[in-house]
Amino acid sequence: MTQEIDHNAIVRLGMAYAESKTLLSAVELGVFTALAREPLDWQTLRERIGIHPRAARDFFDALVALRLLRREDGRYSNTREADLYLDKTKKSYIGGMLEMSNARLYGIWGSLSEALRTGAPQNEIGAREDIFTWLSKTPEKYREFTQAMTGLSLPSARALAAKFPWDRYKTFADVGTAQGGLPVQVALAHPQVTGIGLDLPPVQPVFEDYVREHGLADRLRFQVFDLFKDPIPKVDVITMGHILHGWKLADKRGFIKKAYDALSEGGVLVVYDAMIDDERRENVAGFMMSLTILLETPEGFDYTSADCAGWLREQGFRDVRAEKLIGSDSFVVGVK
Ligand SMILES: C[S@@+](CC[C@H](N)C(=O)[O-])C[C@H]1O[C@@H](n2cnc3c(N)ncnc32)[C@H](O)[C@@H]1O
Repeated sequence: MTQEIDHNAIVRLGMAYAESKTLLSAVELGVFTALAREPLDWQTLRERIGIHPRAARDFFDALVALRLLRREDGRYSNTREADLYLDKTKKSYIGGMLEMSNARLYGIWGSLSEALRTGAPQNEIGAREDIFTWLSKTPEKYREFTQAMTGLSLPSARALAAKFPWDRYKTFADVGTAQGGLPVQVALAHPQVTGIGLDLPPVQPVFEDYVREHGLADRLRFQVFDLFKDPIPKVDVITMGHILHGWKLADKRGFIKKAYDALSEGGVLVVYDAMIDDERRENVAGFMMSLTILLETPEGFDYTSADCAGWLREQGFRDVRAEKLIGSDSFVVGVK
């Protein structure tokens, strides 16, 4: 009987790291950026990105089989998606997250069993200090981290700029803004809005460079801010993207209370994250994010939209609603 049941899905999942690493190496080696300039035959592409001839054709054809490249008359080119999202020279590049996956997360995930046994993070920092304190010591690493966040969050930032009724509001503050991926998308789509990016001191130059590149320095500014010490400035809308999952429940509640205290009557809190579906059965990416947070932080965890809506109601928010954003992200909105 068991022979009639297809085993392929299990084997493919068990070997999924091989496909994943093929993509991560292609980003690292600049395959998509090289091909965005012009289609190339395998020898020229191999020389451009500096790889050995032995497996070059298999590597490029694997990318064809993975639907990331096309091959016509012996010349390789990017698929539409790869060209838009994986060419480093385009503003739509989301490879920052893949670069961080390649450089850090891929190795860290090798210690998942240990993290599950002990409950302790398995990154290069361990439980000694918070990842952001560690990143603060190396500005270049912090910059790479914030770029990875933009890669992760750009589709959600665009979706939130489109789905939330920004036309009713004038001011907003983005808590833990990183490079400013969300503020930039909101400001681009809604000319009446001005915003503040709130984050730790090392993020300021990274935010200001990114905002300047988008020509928005007159409407978006940075404010040095520590979630554990400082009040959130008075604004109409407060956003928190991929923030709550990084900390323990008491901190999550504390951050929501901080937002409530900062808002005036009618003000709005918007929380978005890779929220787990309420039935806890479907959103694989939400669970993978929560396991990443296990590996990266001492006490963080991901949560469902219903959990988040409950925390907002506990703090006094009304008209709380949850909505799908894009991909694995959802958002929860509450009004003071
Ligand atoms: C996971 S990233 C999310 C970035 C961005 N909101 C997004 O959705 O892509 C978390 C952000 O929180 C910031 N952060 C960490 N600890 C903080 C603290 N104590 N106070 C303020 N921001 C903090 C980090 O610098 C980082 O930019």
